[in-house]
Order: sequence, then structure tokens, then C-alpha cells
Amino acid sequence: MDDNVLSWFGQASVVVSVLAVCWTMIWQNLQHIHLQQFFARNFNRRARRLAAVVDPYLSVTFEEYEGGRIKSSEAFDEVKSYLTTATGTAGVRHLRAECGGSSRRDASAADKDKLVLSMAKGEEVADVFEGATVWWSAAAVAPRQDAVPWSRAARAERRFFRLDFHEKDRDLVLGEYLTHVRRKGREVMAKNRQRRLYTNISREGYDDGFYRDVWTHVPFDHPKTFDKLAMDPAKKKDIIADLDMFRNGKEYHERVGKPWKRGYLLHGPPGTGKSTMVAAMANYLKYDVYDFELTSVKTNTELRKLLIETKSKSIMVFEDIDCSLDLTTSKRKTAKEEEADREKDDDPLRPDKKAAATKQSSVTLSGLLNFIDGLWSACGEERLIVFTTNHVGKLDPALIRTGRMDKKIEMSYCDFESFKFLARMHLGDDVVEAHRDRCDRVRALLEDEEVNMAPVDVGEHLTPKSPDELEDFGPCLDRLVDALEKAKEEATRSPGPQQVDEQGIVKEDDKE
Ligand SMILES: Nc1ncnc2c1ncn2[C@@H]1O[C@H](COP(=O)(O)OP(=O)(O)OP(=O)(O)O)[C@@H](O)[C@H]1O
Ligand SMILES: [Mg+2]
Repeated sequence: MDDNVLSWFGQASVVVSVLAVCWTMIWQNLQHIHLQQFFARNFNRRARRLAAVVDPYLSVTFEEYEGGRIKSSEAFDEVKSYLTTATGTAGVRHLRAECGGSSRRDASAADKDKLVLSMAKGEEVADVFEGATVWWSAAAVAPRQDAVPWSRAARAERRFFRLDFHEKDRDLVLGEYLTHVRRKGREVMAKNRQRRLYTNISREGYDDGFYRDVWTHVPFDHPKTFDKLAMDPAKKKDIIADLDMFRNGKEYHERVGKPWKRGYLLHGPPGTGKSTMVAAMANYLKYDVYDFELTSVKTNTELRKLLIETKSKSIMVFEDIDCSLDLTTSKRKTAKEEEADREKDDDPLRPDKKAAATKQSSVTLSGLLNFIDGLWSACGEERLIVFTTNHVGKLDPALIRTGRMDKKIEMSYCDFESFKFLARMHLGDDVVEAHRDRCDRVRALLEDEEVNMAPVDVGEHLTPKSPDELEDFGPCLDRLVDALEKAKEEATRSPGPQQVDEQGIVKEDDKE
């Protein structure tokens, strides 16, 4: 071969190589852009068509937790309630029973014994809606066997309901039927609703992001109502009006762009009715009560988890807030210290985690302030936050400023009006008129001599202690008069009324 031919071949091979590289690049892009789409569209469509012929059924699952297991799912609860109706249990062979009857003393025997039945795991039930048949089943994914021992999230069973239906009913089921199920479920929930008292003193749920059961609960059945609470009638009326405004304030809160919540601060000496007031509020509004035991909450993050798991129409109570946390202004942490705390809080693999579990709460003031009106406080609606304290002066002003604590209520020692109220409640309507002399003495001691006695003590002295005292209330009133006389004597013997400064610290009397 001569040189010309060789060089021609050389050039041609270079051109072919360049073309091959270009073609490869174009081909790859075509594959990515068009061919993949082409195959995806055609192949998947055919596969779906084939699947529809073989199995024309579709399904929807309702998992117990949503938002990355952070929050229990409302839809799951609604479906669960819907499935407790006759439709949801018809023909089911294995049922699950839960107490759903009222625990109130005044409930009928039938109501008290009522059980709420739902289908057990693994069962299936059919439901017919406007000619379409659907099937509900209850199931759970077993915990992973290889789960790391300290991760409760992985070890937990994931419960869910599954709805199966024919493809031809798709629009009807996903539209009208599911709306019908949710609506009906909410109705059942409202009907069976048993008010609850929740507490966070529970071992469950405190590990590695496992959010179930951070609250444990008992039925809430406190007998105290506003008409059994001794206090200034005008003040009581004002509180009730405030609660009514709050309860009916959905539209108002939306209009002004405020989360639908309200803070109450109840302060006063021990035994003046602060906890009782919380029960009366809950009974009046028919709300659940979440009793936050802050000393059991170890970090700000844990406090937030508890907040997320509270439901609407509830009162979140922090009793004796001044004793639960170090909230004094002087002991307020610096921004740096707070930041260090936050970093510790958010690190799930913190090596000192075990030690942290046993040490005291490290919830900080800023954690609590964020709880009350930070971004997370707006999740959920129609909730009251109530703080109670014996020493309002010990609280940081930031905690009780308007917007956080919107209404401050002072519960005070018993005055004569409250005494009459308590006497009638304990001893009958005509006791004051029947024992005028004794009652006049009580009035003089409470009003003229300014003797301080908490309603809890007044009530205790007035309580009949023997069957005889049920016939004659004189000894009850005498006992109260004696106690008031004694209290007066003690007050005159002691250096004088204690003066408490705004920090809640008892001041020494000025001596001349
Ligand atoms: N104003 C009141 N009217 C009727 N009963 C009252 C009143 N105050 C207290 N009592 C009765 O006294 C008991 C104790 O009251 P309560 O626990 O509400 O006091 P408290 O202010 O929360 O006390 P503490 O500061 O020690 O927590 C309750 O059983 C309640 O029935
Ligand atoms: Mg109390």
C-alpha cells in the first residue's frame, strides 16, 4: 500500500473515532432525555394496564403516625372510630374491646359498662357506599428484629388501616367516601369522647425520637365546677366570660392572625383554690387536661415533643412553676449557655445521654418561653396554658408578660362572702341564718381582725366529723371560730405581717 492510502485510512479512522465519541454522547443524552421517558411512558403504562387486568384493585393506607412519626395522625383516629360503628364491625370474627363508657359518678350503669369494639389486627371488613364495595383491614408492620436495642423507634410496631377498592370506583372512594368516613369518624369520636387527664410521668417515649406514649392518661372526672368554687362573684363572672370569649374565638384569632391559645397565671397562697380553678375551667370548657411535670422533662427538645403530642381543646397546666424550674431573673442563663444547652439537646448520639437521663431537668427559661409563644406553640389550636404559683414575684417578668400570660388571677384568703359560700356548701343553705351569732363572730375575725385563713382550712373546719354534727352544725362553726381565734393570736405573737418583695423574698420588719 502506498503512503496516500495509509494516510487516508489514518484520517478516516480519526473521523470515525470522533463520530463514535459524538454518537456515544448523543446516545447517552438521548437515553437520558427521551428514551428513558419513552420506555418509562410506554413500558410502565403497559405494565400498569397489565396489572390492572390482573389485579384491578387499588389501596390507601392510613398510618398511625405522620410527619416522620412526630405526630399521631388524625385521619388514622377518624378511620379507627369509623370502624367502631356497626358497619365497621359487621361480620368481623375477632374484635378488640376498649373501655369507652363514661366514668362519671352520675352516668347510668349502661353508660359506665359500655365497651367500644373495633376489629382486631389481621381482620377485614367490607363496607358498601353508593353501590361501591370497599374493604378495610387492620394491620401492623412488625418491629425490626435487627433494630438497635436503644432505638425504640425501630423496635415499635407500625399500625395502619388499609382500604382496598376497585379501580372503577376510584373517584367515588377517594372523594365522597373518604370524606364520609372522616366526618362519621369525627362524630363517633365526639360521642365517645371521654375527657382525659394526661401526665408526662412515663418511661415510654423518652428514647431516640420515639414519640409514642409520651403522655399517659386516666379519665378526667374532677367534681369541682365553678358553682362549687368560693371566690369573689364578680371575679368569677369575669373569668367565665373570658373563657366563653376564648372558646368562641376561632374567627377572631384567625382575623387578627393570632394562634388560638390563651395563657392564665393563677397565683396566691397555698390552699386558695388554684388547682381547683383549673379543674373548674376544664369542666366548664369540657377540655382535656395535660399536667406538665417539668421536673420529669429533661431537655427543651423533650418539652417540644410533649407540646407536639397535645391535642386541641385542652388545658396545659404547669403547677407550682416557680418550684419546677430555676426561673428567677438573677439565675437566667446567658445566651451562650442557652446555645450550649440547645446543642446538647439536639444531638441524639450524645455520649452523656445516659447520665442526662438520670440528672435533673435542664429545661431552660428560653425553652419555656419558646414553648409558650414560639413557632411550635402554634401547632394545634384551642388550648389554654395555665401556670400556678405561690410566689408570683419569683417568676421572670418575661414569662408572665401579656401575650404569654394573658390573664392573671389572684386567689386569695377567705373573706366573709367566701365563708358564707363555703358554709352553705358544706352545711346547707340556711346555716348562716340559723347560726347568726357564730357567723357574726366569723365575720368580725375575717373582716375587722383581718385574720388570714385559706379556703382549704375553712372548708376542713366546716366539714362535719361525726353523725351528730350532721344534725347540729354548731360544733363545726365553733371549731372554725376557735381556729380563727388561734390564727389571730399567732399573728399578734409573731413579729407582724410578713412583707414579701417582688422577688418573693420575705423582708425583715424595720426596727426603730
Ligand atoms: N376557693 C375555694 N373554693 C372551694 N374550695 C376550695 C377553694 N380553695 C381551696 N378549696 C378546696 O381546698 C382543697 C385544696 O385546694 P387547691 O389544691 O385548689 O389549692 P391550691 O391553691 O392549688 O394549693 P397549692 O398552692 O398548695 O397547690 C381542694 O380540695 C378544694 O376543694
Ligand atoms: Mg395546687
